[in-house]
Amino acid sequence: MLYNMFPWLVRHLPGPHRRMLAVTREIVSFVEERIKEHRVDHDPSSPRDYIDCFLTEMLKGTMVLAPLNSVLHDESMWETPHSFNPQHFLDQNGLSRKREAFLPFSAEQVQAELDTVVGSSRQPSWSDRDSTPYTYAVIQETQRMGNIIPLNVFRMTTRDTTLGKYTIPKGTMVMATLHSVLHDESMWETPHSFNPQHFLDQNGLSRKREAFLPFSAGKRVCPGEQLARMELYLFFTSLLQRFSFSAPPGEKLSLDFILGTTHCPKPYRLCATPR
Ligand code: HEM
Repeated sequence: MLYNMFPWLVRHLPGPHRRMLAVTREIVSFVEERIKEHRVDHDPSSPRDYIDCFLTEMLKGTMVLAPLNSVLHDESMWETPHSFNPQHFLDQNGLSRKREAFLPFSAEQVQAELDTVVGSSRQPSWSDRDSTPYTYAVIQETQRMGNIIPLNVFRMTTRDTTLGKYTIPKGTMVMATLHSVLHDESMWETPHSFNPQHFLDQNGLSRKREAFLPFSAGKRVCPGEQLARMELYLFFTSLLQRFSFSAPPGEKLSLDFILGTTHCPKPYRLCATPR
């Protein structure tokens, strides 16, 4: 908040935020470079990837969800590709790196399901989701335990309102914490431990849960929810279709996390063995 109010001042003060600004600049210039390369031989009639599609929309002047609802521009483009970056799964040596999804669940059961439904000759697709209930349950349970935005986004009431027995005056800052609902003891059978059964019924079919709100709810619910759900499914299934993951010899994997505005796993090493 201070930075938003006094960027010219805060930028010159010492402190950890300087490293954050430097790292952000590095990421921006990396993505900008990729965008520049794409512009050289961009052909709207045959998009190669996400950046190409984004460039096409930019040429059309399409409005998209961008910071401050601005017209689509380069800045909003670099923000999106860097947020779903395969590098998240690689360390500095290009080796696989464990992220939230690789938790204590039965990888063999996921792989058996994928082998039966998808096989090895084609890539998994979003339409396989209904036929892979265990896999989808693992992903949803990972999101529940991963709890990546525990405090949600801060909002402010625009008028006087009441919530249960509380009166909330206009202009109050409100945090609808997602951590509490994702670990609610009255809603989940084993709220504090990883359990894909939360998302399966007695017949092993998918089960919707009212308290599963990692994307929040209501008017300001995450507009990227559908895209994120698809990405999670496609990345996760494609990785497990092709690789088995295990701890490097002598290393013990843990669920230790770093808590900031996001809840994120501590870096660790993981072996990816082609299947
Ligand atoms: C697993 C991935 C994601 C999670 C868990 C997530 C979660 C959230 C949450 C909790 C909010 C706050 C909602 C509220 O204030 O009530 C939010 C807002 C938002 N998300 Fe996501 N999100 C994800 C991926 C994405 C993606 C892929 C995009 C875009 C491509 C996106 C775009 C946005 C935007 C633009 C907002 C602000 C909406 C507003 O202020 O009205 N999110 N997200």
